[in-house]
Amino acid sequence: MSVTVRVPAKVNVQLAVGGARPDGFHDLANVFLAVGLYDEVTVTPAEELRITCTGPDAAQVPLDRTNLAARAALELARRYDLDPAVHIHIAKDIPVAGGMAGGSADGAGALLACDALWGTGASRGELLDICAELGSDVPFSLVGGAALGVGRGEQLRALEVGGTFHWVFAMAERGLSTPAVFREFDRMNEGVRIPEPVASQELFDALRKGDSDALAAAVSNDLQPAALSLFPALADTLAAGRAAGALAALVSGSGPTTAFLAPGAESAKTVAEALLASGTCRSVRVTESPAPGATVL
Ligand SMILES: C[C@](O)(CO)[C@H](O)COP(=O)(O)OP(=O)(O)OC[C@H]1O[C@@H](n2ccc(N)nc2=O)[C@H](O)[C@@H]1O
Ligand SMILES: Nc1ncnc2c1ncn2[C@@H]1O[C@H](COP(=O)(O)OP(=O)(O)OP(=O)(O)O)[C@@H](O)[C@H]1O
Repeated sequence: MSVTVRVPAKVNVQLAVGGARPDGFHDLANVFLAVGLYDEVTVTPAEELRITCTGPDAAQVPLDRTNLAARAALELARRYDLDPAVHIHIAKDIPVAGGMAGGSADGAGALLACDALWGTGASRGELLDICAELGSDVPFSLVGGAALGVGRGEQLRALEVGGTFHWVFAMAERGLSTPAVFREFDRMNEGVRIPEPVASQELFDALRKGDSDALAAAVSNDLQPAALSLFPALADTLAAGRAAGALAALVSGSGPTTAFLAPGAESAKTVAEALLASGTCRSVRVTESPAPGATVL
């Protein structure tokens, strides 16, 4: 018997970053939006815990116990005194090290799949606690839709979304490490008093109304200058998308994937074609939001 779970990627439509905390993390006002790019995680009973991965970026995915999917299975098994002997297969469509929470998606997916396979009866609250232990983005991968994340991004409040948003994502030639981008943020802000991160009411209103123009006016990413400092060529990708008619162009989370909000499905295709033709990215994807969270298929 196997269980397969489908889990979405995310884009951060607001990422307000506070100063570094004593534990090394940063307080955030992090507005997550799940988008329709998915990984599928399948768990099957096996002799021992092992991981396989397929997909365009599979070679960059660790297949040992550092993989967030393995860590999720091990933590759930530990809590319920179960044998974590499962084969976890990840069919990976979310770009790796792209700022779209691909590893987090696999962590949430493996957790939900193992929970269903083993019938632990864990509450939603307990699953969310395990997700938060695995990483700041992992709880959102479980819930999907749209949510405000505070603390280090793991404390979620669901947000209403009143329409469909059309996105183009441009994948970069190489990845960026999330800790390195936060370190660069700290370096660039040395000596500066960083205000408390505050979520934007205009952004919430835009999401609730499903208003793309209003959303475009409200998006922001405090990590963008740090990502651009480490990867200056991303500025060319952002400019190419804007020139092709994107309403907004921003770095997705810690990058280096760039996100472009389009007024509709047709214009999204136009932006995608222009981005590819510009030669400023490796590949492009067109998709919509919001998308549901981790779902057993
Ligand atoms: C950039 C975002 O993707 C935006 O959603 C997240 O903030 C990062 O979430 P994530 O990849 O799940 O991050 P974690 O695995 O929790 O942390 C990785 C590293 O990112 C940095 N980090 C992460 C979250 C946070 N609020 N402050 C941080 O400074 C820390 O250096 C941490 O060691
Ligand atoms: N299941 C997994 N899939 C991909 N990477 C993983 C996984 N588990 C652990 N990793 C490690 O995590 C690193 C970051 O990969 P990931 O794809 O999660 O980045 P990301 O999308 O930038 O994350 P985020 O947006 O949450 O900051 C990889 O370089 C890899 O070493």
